[in-house]
Formats: sequence, C-alpha cells, structure tokens
Amino acid sequence: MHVRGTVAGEVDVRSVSTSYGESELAEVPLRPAEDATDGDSVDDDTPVARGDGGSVTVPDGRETTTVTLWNKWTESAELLEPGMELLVTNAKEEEYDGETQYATTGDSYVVVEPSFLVSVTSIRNWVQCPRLYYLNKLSGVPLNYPVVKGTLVHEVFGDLLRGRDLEESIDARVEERGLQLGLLGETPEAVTEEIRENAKAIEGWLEQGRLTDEDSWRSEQLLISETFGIRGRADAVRRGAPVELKTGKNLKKEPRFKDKVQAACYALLLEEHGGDVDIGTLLYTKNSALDRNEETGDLTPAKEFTMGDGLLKYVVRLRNEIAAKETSGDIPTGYEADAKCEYCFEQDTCMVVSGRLDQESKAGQIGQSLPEEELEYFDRFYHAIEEERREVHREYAKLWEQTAEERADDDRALINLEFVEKRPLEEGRWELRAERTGGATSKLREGDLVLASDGHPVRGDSELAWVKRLDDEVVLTADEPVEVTRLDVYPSELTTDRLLVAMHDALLKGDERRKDILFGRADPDFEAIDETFIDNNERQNEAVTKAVGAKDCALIHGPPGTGKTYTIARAIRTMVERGERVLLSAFTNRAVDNALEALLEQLDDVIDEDRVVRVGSESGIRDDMEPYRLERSGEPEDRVAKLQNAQVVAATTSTCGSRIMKEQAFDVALVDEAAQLTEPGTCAAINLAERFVLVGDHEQLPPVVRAENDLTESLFERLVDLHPEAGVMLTHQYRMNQRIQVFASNEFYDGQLRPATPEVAGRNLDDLEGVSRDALPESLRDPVSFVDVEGDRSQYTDSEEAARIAALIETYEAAGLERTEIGVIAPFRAQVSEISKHVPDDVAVDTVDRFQGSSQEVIIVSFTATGSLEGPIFEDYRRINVALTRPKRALVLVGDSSALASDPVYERMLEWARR
Ligand SMILES: Nc1ncnc2c1ncn2[C@@H]1O[C@H](COP(=O)(O)OP(=O)(O)OP(=O)(O)O)[C@@H](O)[C@H]1O
Repeated sequence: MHVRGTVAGEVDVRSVSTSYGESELAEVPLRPAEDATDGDSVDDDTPVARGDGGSVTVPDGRETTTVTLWNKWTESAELLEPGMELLVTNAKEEEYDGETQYATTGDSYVVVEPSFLVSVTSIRNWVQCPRLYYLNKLSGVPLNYPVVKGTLVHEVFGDLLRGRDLEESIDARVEERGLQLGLLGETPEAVTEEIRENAKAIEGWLEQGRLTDEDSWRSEQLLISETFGIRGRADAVRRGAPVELKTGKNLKKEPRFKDKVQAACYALLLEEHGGDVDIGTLLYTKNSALDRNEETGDLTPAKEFTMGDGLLKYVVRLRNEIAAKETSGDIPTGYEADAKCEYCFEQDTCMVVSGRLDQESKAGQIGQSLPEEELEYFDRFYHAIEEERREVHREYAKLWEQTAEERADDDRALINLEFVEKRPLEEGRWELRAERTGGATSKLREGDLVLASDGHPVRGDSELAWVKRLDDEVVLTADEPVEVTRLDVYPSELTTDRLLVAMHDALLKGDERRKDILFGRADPDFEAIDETFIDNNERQNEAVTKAVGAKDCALIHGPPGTGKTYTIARAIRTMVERGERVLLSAFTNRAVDNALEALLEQLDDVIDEDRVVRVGSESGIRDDMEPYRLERSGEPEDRVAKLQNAQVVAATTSTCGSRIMKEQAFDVALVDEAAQLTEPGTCAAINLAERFVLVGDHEQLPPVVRAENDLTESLFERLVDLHPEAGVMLTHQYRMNQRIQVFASNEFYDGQLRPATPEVAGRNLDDLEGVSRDALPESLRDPVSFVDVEGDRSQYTDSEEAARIAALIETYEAAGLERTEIGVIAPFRAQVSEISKHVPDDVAVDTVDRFQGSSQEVIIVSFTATGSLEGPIFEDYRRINVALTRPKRALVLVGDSSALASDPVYERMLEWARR
C-alpha cells in the first residue's frame, strides 16, 4: 500500500527500544492527498515500486493520520516541513488507539515532494557536494574541451550500440562539433585520435558482450519516475541493467562511489519500468588507453557492481535532500555533506561566489560582497526562476496525472496515431512514421523535440524525437525505433536553466557601469549626433539617433505598426557603417527572422552578406534566412572564422545563452520584442555587449512565463520607468485605418498614436482589388463594426459566435475578399477549436498570442462572452490591445453586448465600435 499526503504538523523524531535493539523512528502527521477520500482508490495503472507491495491504495478520509518512518528514513523525516508532500511506498496499516496509522516496512521507500523531479546529474553532483550542485546551476556547463570530448565519446558509444561503424562514427561526430572544437582551438586530427583511444575500451567491451546470444541492448534511454521523482537518460541499458560511460580513468577495482550512485538512480528508474535490476556497470574509457608499464592498479575499463537495496534507498534519501532543500528555498552551504574542500577543483569558484553573494559556505568566502540591493535582487530572481522551474515540473507531472484524452484536449499531446513504419537511417538513428487519425491540433510544431511513445510517455516505451513533418502524416527522427502512437510536448528546463545563468552572469560578472544603470544608480549617457537618418518620421529619426548615440542603453517604445522593424534596421545599418559588431536578438525565431529580413535590405550596399550570420537550429529558422544560418559542422578553423568575422549576428535570446554564443562579444546588442522578455531573459542577450538597445511595447503581450512573480515584468518596462530620458516612443503607425486605431490610441497610448500618412488614415476595403464595400451589408461597411450575438452560455466556447463568424466570412468572401486576407482571434483555445470547425482551413484562426506581430486586412474578434463577465475575457487588457490592432482595413467585434457592457473597458470599446 502506498500512502501519499501533505505533512500536517511538526515531525517527531526519537529513539525507542525494540526487540531488535535501539531503533530510530519519526512520526509524521499526514493529511492524505485530495483524491484519497473515496474508499476504492485502487489505481491499477500506477506502477508499483520495488518490492511486492501490490496495488496502490491511499487512506480513507481527509483526517490527519500518522505515518511512522523507521530507522534510516528518519533522515528524510528530518527534512520535512509542514506543507511538504510525502509518499511512502509499501507501507503497512496499523490500528492504534482505534485509529488507522501507517508505518514503513522493509520494502518501503520514503519520497519527499515526489512531484519535484530531480535529475540524475543533480543527484550525482549533490553526492559530491551539495554546494557543487548549486554552483553548477548558477554557471551552467561551460564550453571546455573535457566536456566536448565527453559528449563526443558518448555519441560514439551510442552509435556503436546502434551498429554504426567506429571510424565512420568518429569522423561524423567530430565533424558535427566543428564549431565548438574550433572555438576551443582543437584540430580534428588530435580530437579524432583521442576519441579513438577512448573508443577502444568501448569496442573491446562490446565485443565481449556480443558473445552471448541473449545480450539485449538499448542505447540512451529517457527515463522518468513518477514514484521517486527522478528523471534522467541512461547511457545504455544492457540486459535490463544500466551501463554508464565515464571518460576518465579509474584504477581501483570498484567503481567510484558517485558513479555507483548514478547507476543506482537508473536502476530505480528501470525498476519502475518493470525491470528487476541487481547489477550496474561503469565503463571507464581512459583505462584502456593507459600504458600497462607505467600504471599499476586495475586497468579493466568495465567495472560491475551489485546493487543492494541499501544503495537504492540511500539514493532516494539523497534525492529527498535535494527536493526538500529546493522546496524550502534554502541555499546549500556544503556542510550538508562531508566532502573535503581542499580536494575540490571548484574551491576557488565556490569561495568567490560565496563571497560575492555573502553566503555561508564550507569553503569560506573571498572578495567583497555585492551591494545590498543587488543581493536582494539576486535573491528575488533566484526564487522567481526556481518557482518557474517548479511549474515546468508540474508539466511533467501532467504526463502521468492527465489521461491521454485530457492531454489531447489541452493541446499537449497528439494521440491515437497509427504507427506506420520505422526505418533505419544511415547514422544508426531511426525515422518513424505514423498517421494522424483525427483532425486534432496541438502546440506541437515541426522542428520540436517531443516525447514519442507507444502509448504512454512515462509508462510505455518512450524516447525523445524530433518532429520532421507534421501534417496528416507524422515523420520523426529518434535514436530508438519506438512504435509511436502518441506524441507529447516535452517539458524542457533548458530555458529556466539559462535564465539562472544569465542572471548570475549579469550580477557577478557584469560590468559595474552596466549595473549602475540597471539599478538606477546612474543615468544613461548619450553621444550628441547631428545627422538625419530618417527624414519622413521625426520619432523614428530620434529613435535611431538615440540608439546609435547611446553609450549605455536606449529604449524604443513602438506601438503597433509604427515601424519598429524599420527603425531597428536603420539603426543597425548605421552601427555597422561605424564599424561596430552588432548582436540582433529577440524572444522568438520569427521576430529575429523578421528583423533580419528588414536589416538585409538596409545592408545591401554596406557590408558583404557573408558577414551576416544567423545562429540557430535548422528547424527554427525561416527557409529564406537559411543561407545565413551558421553551419556548426565542418572544419573547425573554418567554422570559427565564419562566426568571428561576422559583423552582425542574429539569434534568439535563448540561443544567446548557449555555450557558443556566450563566447562572443559585441559592441551593441539590439533586442526586439523586449517587452515579452523576462529580466534575466533580456540579460542573456545584453550580457554579451557593451551597450544595448531594447525595442518593444509594454502595452502588448507581457513575458511568457508560467509562474506569477517578478518574471512577469520585462526589463524593458522597468527601464522605461526608471530612465524615461533613454526612451523614445514611436507615434506614427503605418497599418490601420484611422477609425480602427482610435480606441487603442486613447486606451493604451494616451491618444498619441496617429496614422503616419493620409493614405493609411483612409485605408478601407475598396482599396483591395476586386473588393467592393457596397457588396457588404450596411452594418459591415464601416471599418469598425460590432455584431451582437447572445451566445450559447458556455464558458470557454460559444458555438453561436462560431456559427456567426462562419457566416461573416462568407459575406466577406462574397464581397471579393480572399480567405487568406481574413484572421479570426478568440480568447481561449477551446473557442479557437470551435471556430475552426465552422470555418474553412485557409482562414487563420488563433489566440492573441499567435497573432502578435502580424497583421491582416480583416480581423474578426470572438469575445466568447455571454451573461455576466467574470474577470477580463482576454485575461489582461494588453491582449485586447493586440487583438484590436491587427487589422488594416476592417475590424469586426462579435460578442454579447450586455455581457461586455459590464466591464468599463469593454463598455468603452462598445461605444467606439457602435459609433
Ligand atoms: N519611415 C517610414 N517611411 C515609410 N514607410 C515606413 C516607415 N517606417 C515604417 N514604414 C512601413 O510601415 C510598415 C510597418 O513597419 P514595420 O514592419 O517596421 O512595423 P512594426 O512596428 O515592426 O510592426 P509591428 O507592430 O507588427 O511590430 C512597413 O511596411 C514599413 O515599410
């Protein structure tokens, strides 16, 4: 029986005498989990951990009960605080004083905060030193040769397991890493030689393994444990047991302890997936490269060890330490473990970080601490980012908490695919094909990394795969031939990891002057420039002047259609002419490509196209920008030269946090869509440059984050308030008919927005070829109209509005409009699906978030509102601003007027629309 619930009070730990002698016990008051109320809570689907505990049950009733944790589990009990979640597997039920209580048995595991997913790497770092685990989080994995070599050896290992030829694999893998090796100053010859040495051990060992018939292999396997709250990717699984590859040497007979811990984590994960693991193998690849005459000790590369119950439980206790520490928000000091600082390679770094952040640390502190306000900032953002990480963990939990249908309804999965075939690719990888059975949509896009499974992303056979094609047929590539019938969104922590590193770098490595600006201790300086850059738009000209002349920073506030992209391109052109190296960045690939496209037009006669480089993945970059994409694979020197010689580098802010980009330095960083970026997200780009220019509109969509905390305000918005003198607002818009822009201008831009030209002001549907407004009913001839629909009274969908919108589209088509000239915006994804059922495929129907940054001739907005309004329909008025400013020539609002009139902003909107 498994017991799960929330710790409801203080935990009592004490010693008692039993028939086995002196024992430790901890009594934990526990409030059983919500879904534990009804008696028949047996869930056959939930896998049972090690041991024979049988099915999962939870205690009856919501009353607080007591769970007794015996002996070593008291160590985990001491970490518990009221409010934390606890899971005890294979517990026994006891009657005590007429009350049902629970206690651990010899087969029990105690899991603290089971929904906090700890990675195997974290556990390995933690066992070395908890402080090391923390430092790794702050600084990320650096670009250094040992790390790249390690990755290469692992890749070759995987290839060998998949049957690829050794030499072919080494050549291909070294070539793929050309850019990284070049940045490290390594030659392919030397690297190839070293990888070959390491691969000798692998090959030799594999040969042995192949001798037996029953040997079964699997290269890298992604494993997630919902019971233990652990996830990781095992290097290989042989006869159901984990094999870990280490590129170092180990002359002892036994594997290193931390390596055993790592293998034990995989054993736990494999057991949850139905295995029965009692052996682990560590393969130390450097052992075979050592000279027998010089070295004494055990030179065999492969070291096996038996995995006892004690080790597995120890691993879970380690994991509990991390989960508890992260839940309470405490920072590790190093005193939690007994590693010796003198032997640690990271001792210096540890002391510097401890000194700068004024943290208690076993290694001690050196250097001056950051000023109080920076320490406070660090603390605030550290916790905000960690909160965001918890949200990513919650996404993981949904992989097993939600049913397949729920995930599909939530747009998080494509289910019921029909598996078609698996085809081996030349590199030993696989191409998987499946057919879609329903017309379901999802957040998944071509180029995404997804969880491909044969039915369940956690409990079934599942692997990470890349989506190559996604129409009626789904084409994927993966390392393993999964018979795919389902795809799930893969919740990645990469973004969160990078935010933390960017924040750390901004504060601990950041230039003092930069920090003075960010913290408002100094005002931005500007060089006086007396030159006209744009002669038909004063504000744009002022923006370019500020951007070019900024010694610290400039802020360009660009409402919809005011020529932000054009202004950015003009500014960068001038910077390039002045010989500066420029980083062009934005939150999304789409925005980076848009800005780059405009820039290329401007740069035509200024620099050679060869000196403009787009950094990013093939799948992320728009096809027409592909010629500028930096190819990473190739001759190292050549690849580096291409990047270093580039005067303009364009990449998303996330890519700016990659190891390759972190090595680059720029004179200026120009960040578009800056109002949609968190502070640390913006830092990832501006950390790389001497000065920066942020462009955005904080009256449109805010940063995309899951948690509600300091991350929801952009650096752009904060700086616009802090340094108004560094900002310019563009006021002339080139998009909307005057009548359309009035409401947004008054409501969001103090009435400052105006049409740039009379042509823009007077735009209407008659301008379009083959379209006549006279063919429209009277009520739709005005550029703004309102269609009153009472609605069907459901909450997130409205079929009556959807039907009315379908009719409107027919009316516009009859008046000569193309379907591709019409866009429909709805507040909820459910309503987007509902409308999609009613209207033809070539009409773009989506939520506001997908429409930001684009425009259409005609926009129809579905408010999906009936009866009374509870809370803002579009969550945030900024979304309404975006929705209403997408059309050029006609805007139609569809909704229930009496519901809308109950909110003051929507009421004003109604007045304007009906005027
Ligand atoms: N000074 C200008 N003179 C003439 N046309 C201009 C000027 N500035 C911008 N435009 C035109 O106005 C249109 C909109 O400009 P741009 O795409 O730069 O807007 P934006 O502010 O980036 O739009 P969004 O709000 O969608 O981000 C473009 O067609 C552009 O060529």
